Amino acid sequence: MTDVLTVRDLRAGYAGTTVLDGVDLTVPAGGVVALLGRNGAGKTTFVHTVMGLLKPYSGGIRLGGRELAGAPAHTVARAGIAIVPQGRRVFAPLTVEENLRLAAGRRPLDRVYALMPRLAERRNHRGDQLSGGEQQMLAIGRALLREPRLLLLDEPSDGLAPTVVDQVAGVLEGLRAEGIAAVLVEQDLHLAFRLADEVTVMRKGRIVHRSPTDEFRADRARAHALLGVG
Ligand SMILES: Nc1ncnc2c1ncn2[C@@H]1O[C@H](COP(=O)(O)OP(=O)(O)OP(=O)(O)O)[C@@H](O)[C@H]1O
Repeated sequence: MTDVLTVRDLRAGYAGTTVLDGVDLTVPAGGVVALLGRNGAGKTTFVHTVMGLLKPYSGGIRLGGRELAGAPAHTVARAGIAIVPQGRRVFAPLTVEENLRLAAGRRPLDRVYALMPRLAERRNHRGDQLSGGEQQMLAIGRALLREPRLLLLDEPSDGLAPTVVDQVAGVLEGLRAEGIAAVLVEQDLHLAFRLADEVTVMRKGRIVHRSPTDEFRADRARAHALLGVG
């Protein structure tokens, strides 16, 4: 299978410090790759660097055949990558519909409303009147309106109750079925295992493990050693 994303020896950080210390990671077309790792491992920095929000020191970021390393975020977005950021970042004073319109340009909102009927019901509610799960769905909807080939999901379960995580997971499964590839940064292993085909683990800015999800979840001792959880 061809890879939609190919990251090679990526180095990046803040003000001269090194956070990403030579990351190699590929995402197959239509595949979902979970990116796990302890707090501070560099997962968010990785996602921001791929999105063009942080300029890498060196290394390659290819989407399909196109080199994007160093390109600004709007170029990366146009090339087909969309981010669902940690903390969701919905515009609090704007309604659901206004939040979506900002991302949509002239594109219709029907597909997003069909995928997430709850957003259609809440279309006239302001961002700050939404529950955490609704805000997460709005963040996902906003990313989808860019019609991405690759989604970067930064901890979509963060701060959500288990039943709400389940609803968000259902939405993400629908996207996977449509063939949208994703990098899924997650602390919630159940969600990562449910959605991902492959698991990668980052430690100190490097990928230290990669395996098919089934293999990873079957070996609890290794998962424990890699993540410090059971
Ligand atoms: N804007 C920033 N300026 C300076 N240093 C930063 C900045 N953002 C993150 N860092 C540092 O980079 C390192 C990696 O952080 P990052 O947020 O990428 O890790 P993470 O794996 O996503 O962790 P978490 O699960 O806590 O979000 C940490 O040492 C952090 O303090």
